[in-house]
Amino acid sequence: MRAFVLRARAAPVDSKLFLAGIGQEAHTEILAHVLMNTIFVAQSYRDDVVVYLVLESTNDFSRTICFTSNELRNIGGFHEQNLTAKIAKALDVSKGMSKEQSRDVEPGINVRTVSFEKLVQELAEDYQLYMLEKKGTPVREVEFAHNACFLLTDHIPMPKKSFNSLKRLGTQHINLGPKMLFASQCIVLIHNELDMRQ
Ligand SMILES: C[S@@+](CC[C@H](N)C(=O)[O-])C[C@H]1O[C@@H](n2cnc3c(N)ncnc32)[C@H](O)[C@@H]1O
Repeated sequence: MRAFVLRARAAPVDSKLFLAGIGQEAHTEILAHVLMNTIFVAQSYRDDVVVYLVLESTNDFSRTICFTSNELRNIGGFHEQNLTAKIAKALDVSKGMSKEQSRDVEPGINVRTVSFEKLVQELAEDYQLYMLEKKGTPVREVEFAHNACFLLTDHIPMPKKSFNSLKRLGTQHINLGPKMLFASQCIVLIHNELDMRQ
């Protein structure tokens, strides 16, 4: 299984603000691009991929929206408007949830009020964690675990204090080359690297 976590530090958990953030300072379109490149290939879904979008601009709790490729049914296309609408729907479903609750949105989509820190602690039980980072080990030198989970951020860097907790969870750092890429571009390269090794 491949898992991807996008820590979207600027993304609002209110669906109207989320949609209004497209092309604005919050750059919420990043979440649609990440969804598209984790889940879709031409004319199909990828098998065995899970993507977690963690939206952190909130007055109460982060929202973690999980898309599981094997369970998705008729998601309705890969264009940005459709994908942002799916995220907005999950945010609406999450209204009024208390801490660490979970609700199903539709087949293959679930929303939880769980923080990035708690999520990665859970994922570390089943996956080797890899953080995408310019100072990491070059990707072609990395031997990947069968269950690999890749951690990315939006345009706001990972806070320094997260580095220590990720280190305690055995997170490895991976570099994808000299250019600073979009999170969605990193995902394409990671998928390709793993596809080529299969
Ligand atoms: C647009 S970048 C984030 C930029 C952010 N201002 C920063 O300094 O980290 C989005 C994500 O892609 C990762 N990323 C971008 N280029 C990379 C590269 N060449 N190698 C590894 N990770 C990369 C970043 O670490 C981040 O998780």
